[in-house]
Amino acid sequence: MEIKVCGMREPENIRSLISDVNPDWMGLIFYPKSPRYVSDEYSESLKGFPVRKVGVFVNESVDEILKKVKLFDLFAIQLHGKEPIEMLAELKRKTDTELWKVISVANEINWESIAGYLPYVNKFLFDTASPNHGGTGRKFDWEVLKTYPFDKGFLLSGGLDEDSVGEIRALQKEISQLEGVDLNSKFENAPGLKNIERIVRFKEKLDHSL
Ligand SMILES: O=C(O)c1ccccc1NCC(=O)[C@H](O)[C@H](O)COP(=O)(O)O
Repeated sequence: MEIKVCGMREPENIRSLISDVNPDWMGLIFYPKSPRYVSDEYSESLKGFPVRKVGVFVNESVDEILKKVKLFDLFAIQLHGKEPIEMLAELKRKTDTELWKVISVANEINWESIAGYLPYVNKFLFDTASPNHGGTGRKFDWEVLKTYPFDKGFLLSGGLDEDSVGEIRALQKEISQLEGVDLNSKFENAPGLKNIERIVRFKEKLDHSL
């Protein structure tokens, strides 16, 4: 199972994350209202790390997203707001960078309403709905994923912590499209500063639960 650690920005913290956890992806949040916001001033200090960077955007313009792709050398664009299908089509025409669409879950999911994203996205990511868009530290009811009708892989997100491992593995047994998990606020000492030991423990637990 793949691991994305989101909300990173401090170089020393990133160095420890890579050496101790070696995650599949690291998320940088480009939403100015987030307490984990990564401004352009971080761009120099975030260069050269051997990890795939995912840029998290909320209702941002295509031009601004493409600027960040270049400046931060992003591997994937995670669209975490109400981005319409046409915007993903435009991004797909303009960049080879992977596109991930976040589906914010409140209650039921209308699968038909998200099917239109399929030709454009590399992954979906399911997260807990909130007015702040993400980083809530709260889980949604994973039962709604059990009717997931597509082949496309997805990441599970929203309030995951060490205690979630058993349920994550159980869900993966039922839904093979669940490819990975996205970790954030439950692993923080402060917003934007991760507790690496806690992530190491999560990963060990995940590896031993196979
Ligand atoms: O984390 C934020 O501050 C944030 C704010 C606005 C949009 C997205 C944000 N985070 C993106 C992520 O992918 C988080 O990992 C995801 O929301 C889960 O966070 P958490 O519930 O804290 O585990």
